[in-house]
Amino acid sequence: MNTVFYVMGVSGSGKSTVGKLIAESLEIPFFDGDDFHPKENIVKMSNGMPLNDEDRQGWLLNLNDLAINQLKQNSCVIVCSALKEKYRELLSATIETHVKWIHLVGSYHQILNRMNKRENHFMSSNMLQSQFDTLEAPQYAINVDINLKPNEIIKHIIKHI
Ligand SMILES: Nc1ncnc2c1ncn2[C@@H]1O[C@H](COP(=O)(O)OP(=O)(O)OP(=O)(O)O)[C@@H](O)[C@H]1O
Ligand SMILES: O=C(O)[C@H](O)[C@@H](O)[C@H](O)[C@H](O)CO
Repeated sequence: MNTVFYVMGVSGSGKSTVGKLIAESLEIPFFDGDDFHPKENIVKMSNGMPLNDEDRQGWLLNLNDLAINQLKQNSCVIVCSALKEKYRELLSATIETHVKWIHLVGSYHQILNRMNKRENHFMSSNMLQSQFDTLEAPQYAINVDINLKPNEIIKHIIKHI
């Protein structure tokens, strides 16, 4: 059965890094949700302002469309913060049985540290607290400890999907 693997979690938790490796390992297409934000969202985040529900709505609907279209052909990996339950409902609308959630879990301090070392990224670590404040951990997900090395994370995920 074709599956959409949504790799979710707060900013800086490693979604892009891990998502690309899962896609490589399963030999399926990879999509980074950040590439689908409208320009206004990127400008807003670049100016240090967290997105609200309204800002995220159209973006989430577009990712849902992407997932539906991809499923017609293949499985795929889509990276998206997917912080709230209602966002995950939008992302999985009409394809619920084809969706698997992979949640990258880490502490505020560990992620802050990684974000502060990361260069050339529009998302400043000043917004990390708002990401944690917004996060509603999913009930059904493969939870991954981001303390592990990327290759160990992939092994864990492959074992559990
Ligand atoms: N398991 C890991 N171990 C060590 N460093 C990691 C790990 N995963 C990711 N990193 C590093 O942490 C930083 C954040 O990772 P990445 O950009 O993949 O996160 P992200 O969740 O996609 O971020 P954003 O949502 O802000 O785009 C990067 O510098 C990346 O190289
Ligand atoms: O829902 C959100 O607030 C956004 O998706 C952010 O999480 C960023 O796009 C991403 O993390 C880039 O750093």
